[in-house]
Amino acid sequence: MAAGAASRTRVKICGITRSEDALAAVAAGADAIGFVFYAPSPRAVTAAQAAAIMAVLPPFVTTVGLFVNAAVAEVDAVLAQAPLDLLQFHGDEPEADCARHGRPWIKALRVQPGQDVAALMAAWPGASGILLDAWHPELPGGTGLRFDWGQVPGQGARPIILAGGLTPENVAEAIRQTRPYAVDVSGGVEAAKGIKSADRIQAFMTGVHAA
Ligand SMILES: O=C(O)c1ccccc1NCC(=O)[C@H](O)[C@H](O)COP(=O)(O)O
Repeated sequence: MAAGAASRTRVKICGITRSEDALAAVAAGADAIGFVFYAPSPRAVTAAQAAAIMAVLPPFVTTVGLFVNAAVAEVDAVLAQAPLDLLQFHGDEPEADCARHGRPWIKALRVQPGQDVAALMAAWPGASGILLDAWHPELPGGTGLRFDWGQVPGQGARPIILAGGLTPENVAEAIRQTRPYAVDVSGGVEAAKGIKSADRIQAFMTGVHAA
């Protein structure tokens, strides 16, 4: 476990497009919610849509914005409307660009079989955390696919966020096997793409607590 033995696994519910889904995630105990600013995604939102959802959140909920190879100016334009707490970069953005927005950021790595994940993580010293996700030839994220959890490095200083194909049914085993700092889920708690299920969010949190 990356954090102290007494610490719990934190949870991000990603791909939020509706206020009711954000509030359901918070009510279930999620620590963070994610907004996708990548137009080809069925979960994409505009900065205005994200800002409207952020406006109804209670305190102490981390808001995360996801980008895929967006220009620095594009990210800053989103932040001008929706002052997100944390940024998550899923593309090939250079570290220097990730660090230019005056807030913490996490780097998403898409893990392929046989890769040395610890070595990949070392290339991002400025990231406040590393999100490990499944690899897909076309999709940069939100694939619903999992990768080999055996590739997740053991205890270390860097907070690892486990993502990719997590569901209420497998999240307890995923946590037991990898002991991540946090888990991240999108498709596994949906009724349809971009539409979260409050019941599946609650079931996911139950699985997290059972780990
Ligand atoms: O969710 C998307 O549609 C998406 C599109 C493009 C880049 C990133 C995207 N999601 C990022 C996430 O952090 C997802 O939660 C993560 O990839 C896991 O998704 P899932 O396998 O559906 O739980």
